[in-house]
Amino acid sequence: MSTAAVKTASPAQGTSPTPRPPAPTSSLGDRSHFSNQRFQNLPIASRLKRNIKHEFLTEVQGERRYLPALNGKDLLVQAKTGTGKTIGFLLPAIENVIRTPTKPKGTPILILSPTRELAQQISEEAQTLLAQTDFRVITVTGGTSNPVKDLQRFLESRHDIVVATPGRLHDYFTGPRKYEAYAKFDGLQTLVLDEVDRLLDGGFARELDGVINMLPKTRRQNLFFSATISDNIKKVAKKYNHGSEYTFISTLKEDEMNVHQHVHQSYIIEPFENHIPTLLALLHLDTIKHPLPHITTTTPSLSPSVTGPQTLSKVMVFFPTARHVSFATEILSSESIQKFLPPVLEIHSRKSQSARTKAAEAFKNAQSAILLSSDVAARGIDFPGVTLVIQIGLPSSAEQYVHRLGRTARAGAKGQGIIILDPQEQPFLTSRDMQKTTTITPYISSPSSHEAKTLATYTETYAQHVQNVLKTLATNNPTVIGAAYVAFLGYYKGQNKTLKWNPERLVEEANQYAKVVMGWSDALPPPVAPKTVGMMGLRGVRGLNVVKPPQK
Ligand SMILES: Nc1ncnc2c1ncn2[C@@H]1O[C@H](COP(=O)(O)OP(=O)(O)OP(=O)(O)O)[C@@H](O)[C@H]1O
Repeated sequence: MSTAAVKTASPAQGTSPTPRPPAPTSSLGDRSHFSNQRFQNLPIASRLKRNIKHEFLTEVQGERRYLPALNGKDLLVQAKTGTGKTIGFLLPAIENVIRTPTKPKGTPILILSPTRELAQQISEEAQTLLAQTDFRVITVTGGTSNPVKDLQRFLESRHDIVVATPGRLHDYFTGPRKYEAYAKFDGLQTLVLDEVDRLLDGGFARELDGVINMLPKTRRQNLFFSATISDNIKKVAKKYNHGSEYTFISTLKEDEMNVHQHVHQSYIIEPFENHIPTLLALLHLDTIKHPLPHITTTTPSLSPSVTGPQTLSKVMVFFPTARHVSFATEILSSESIQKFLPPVLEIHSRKSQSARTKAAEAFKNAQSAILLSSDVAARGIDFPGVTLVIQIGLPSSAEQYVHRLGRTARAGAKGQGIIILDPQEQPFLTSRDMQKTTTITPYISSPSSHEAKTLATYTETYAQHVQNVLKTLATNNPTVIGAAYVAFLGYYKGQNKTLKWNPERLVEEANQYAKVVMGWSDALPPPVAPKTVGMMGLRGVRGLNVVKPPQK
């Protein structure tokens, strides 16, 4: 069990750790982040307790985390992925409202989340906790079919908890009914920023400022949560905490790595062109590694079964961009490959919200499936039973690596992580941020090992299948290749810190990628519109095929 470090930005607010008896044991993978506190013994309303399906609080929910939140303190809280941070902020926020003698005017709890899916999930968790109470929860996000009706529903009924993405709430705060929207938060008691480092990392600055500046200036409690909190975020968080100090709480020990010890993590270094065949081999091997309980054979086989693989394998695969996901989906869902694998689903920002929701629901409920994803599902999303997380290509940061990996081994379950990188991307693994974060070992311990040979055999066989699919893809769907090519240019341009590619080199790499990875066979590389070239800062760079799109 870890002795949690409680650090405080304002010494007066600190709480000192006291030794505790050992955590309860279980047949699950790891119980080290559980406390000995039972929910039943918490000093909270019984109508809240009866809806909690868990027995023991996790460390981040545990007494020393919980009480400062209940006492109204402003907290910045760090705890590993999948350790129950959602209940960690929901429970004290709700209990504080219950304890308020006068019914609050307006909405007392506002929770902001970086993605729609996470907002939805937090709302569902809140609704579960509040079943059979008169508390009302609303989710405010983009991507819905009738925004006008959404706004009306938001303004014209009472809500105790609003769970929102900053973008859509900002729309409400700047739209024609903005004064009514501000008034909804008169009497706000608690502001939660979930995935606070993502919300504060710059991408959301305009919307976040626009929302937080319009909240009432009266005293409220701020609860900021994430698995990854850098020193910089600690500084920025102060700005959003009325410019004043907060208590920083971490369940990580001093110098403890930020990922779960029980997740086996490994890396594979292969040139870009081998990434998809290697991925397919790993997916296939995971189906064998996790047979259904009544299946006894574990002999690897490359002949498809009529019913699909009999397996509990459930894998999330992360790619650098949405366009990479679309390209990979084309390959994996082609008939000749899909028959060897569990059902393939995709989720990314280029999909409609209804398709995103459908894919997330299907994966959540699946016993076995493969979800190909961009970073939209990297943080916070709680899919049960994920056996393996595979990351292809450079993650945008060490933090993002941690969050993606955190989709497996949740709530003490077992899990595995593999990252596949091109040799040029390998410096990512030895970067300072990664070294501080995690210990990662080669997937193949020795080239002559049994596992190396098995992986090589599967990769080779899948490489043949991929070549065949690519032949038809370039003819039937060149736009998916063109879009992934442009996405490669855009994404890898931003990875200069690791790759040190100048613009010419970047274009050369992208052109090569189009050819050898995606089967682009024209003499010229895929076309790029002049506007896109300008936006990427690549005007005049040799090797691009700059083509004006046809006039509509
Ligand atoms: N006390 C508990 N005992 C057992 N399971 C729990 C407990 N609290 C939460 N869980 C379960 O653990 C899973 C992860 O919880 P949650 O999504 O809140 O984690 P998180 O710390 O917010 O993760 P992330 O960092 O990825 O956002 C959920 O399925 C949740 O129902």
